[in-house]
Amino acid sequence: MSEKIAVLGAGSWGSILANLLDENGHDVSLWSYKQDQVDELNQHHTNTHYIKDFTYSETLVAYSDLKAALKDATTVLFVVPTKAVRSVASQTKRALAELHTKPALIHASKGIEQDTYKRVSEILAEEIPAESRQSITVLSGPSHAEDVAKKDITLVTAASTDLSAAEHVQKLFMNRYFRVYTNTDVIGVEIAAALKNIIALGTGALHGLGYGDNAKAALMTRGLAEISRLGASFGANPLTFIGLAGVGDIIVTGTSHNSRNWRAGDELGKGQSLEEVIDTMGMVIEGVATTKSAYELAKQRGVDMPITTAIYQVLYEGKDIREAISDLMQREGRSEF
Ligand SMILES: NC(=O)c1ccc[n+]([C@@H]2O[C@H](COP(=O)([O-])OP(=O)(O)OC[C@H]3O[C@@H](n4cnc5c(N)ncnc54)[C@H](O)[C@@H]3O)[C@@H](O)[C@H]2O)c1
Ligand SMILES: O=P(O)(O)OC[C@H](O)CO
Repeated sequence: MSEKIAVLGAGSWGSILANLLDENGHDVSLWSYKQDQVDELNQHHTNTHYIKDFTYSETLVAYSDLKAALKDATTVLFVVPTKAVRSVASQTKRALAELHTKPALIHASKGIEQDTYKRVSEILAEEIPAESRQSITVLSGPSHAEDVAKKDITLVTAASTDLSAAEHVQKLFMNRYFRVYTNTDVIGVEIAAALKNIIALGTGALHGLGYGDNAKAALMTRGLAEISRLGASFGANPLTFIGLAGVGDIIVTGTSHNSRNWRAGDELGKGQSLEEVIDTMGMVIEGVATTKSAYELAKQRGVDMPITTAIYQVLYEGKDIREAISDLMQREGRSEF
């Protein structure tokens, strides 16, 4: 059944998901806080800074006025960088109160908030209380916008503690190239989604330094092991980490030139400073902030996360990458499980 859906955030992922929902027959409004981007989308049906050589559906309408974008929406999809979720959610709550609507919420952001260590669904639940909304679902998995733009086969997971909400999201998004599974483990899916970005920074750095496939496979595997340990400390389902949001997303982000996290790591490995890498990317590199959150969270919870710690030391304490790798390799031998 066709729905009115507001998509908040018109970067690579928000704009491509909005286009997919439009193609699936929904009435979609796409919000961006940048007027020039809204004008480009409405006049030329392009979003050149984020996705090159792609023409968006003519029926997809962009707005810079949040309340206008949210009008009559029965579902709201948040796709802004994690650091912007709280402020966009708080503006959304005010607009929904004026509109007297109570939509279902979905988010597709992958990060852990700095200082609070909140997952994105927790931020949404705090800023938009239950009386102002329906359920919250997270959409996650191995999914670069560039591949979805090409209608390349993509499989993701929709996770909500309310299975019927996840099934609803599954129906909204599924089509011949985009397949959605359901999951009720919101904690596991959000932790896996956020922390795989740290590992992608690492595999990118290995690539930039000239290391081979063995090293990258090792980092992804042991990275997933420590992500699973952190997830387990919050009661996540261990199976989630061998699913799409876990191993699936580590593979795609940890090996792909499309990944901003991987590319950032590659540039770091080649000797650029973190500031230079952030300045030239021009898009969000979620792994940078999430490395700090995950490092502090692991310390707080007493979870052993040596790879996250090493990447934190490189990004935030100026440790040389080769020295960080050498220190990881010289840790005392231990049992794999
Ligand atoms: N790009 C992908 O392929 C992809 C896939 C899956 C998940 N994600 C996740 O989706 C989220 C968004 O990523 P993206 O790739 O679309 O990012 P992006 O950098 O391409 O764009 C982010 C968008 O958010 C907007 N924005 C930034 N700060 C804002 C603020 N304070 N208030 C309002 N809007 C703001 C920007 O203008 C931009 O339009 C991230 O958490 C990312 O991890 C991205
Ligand atoms: O480009 P990245 O590194 O933000 O990764 C995008 C998606 O999370 C891949 O699943």
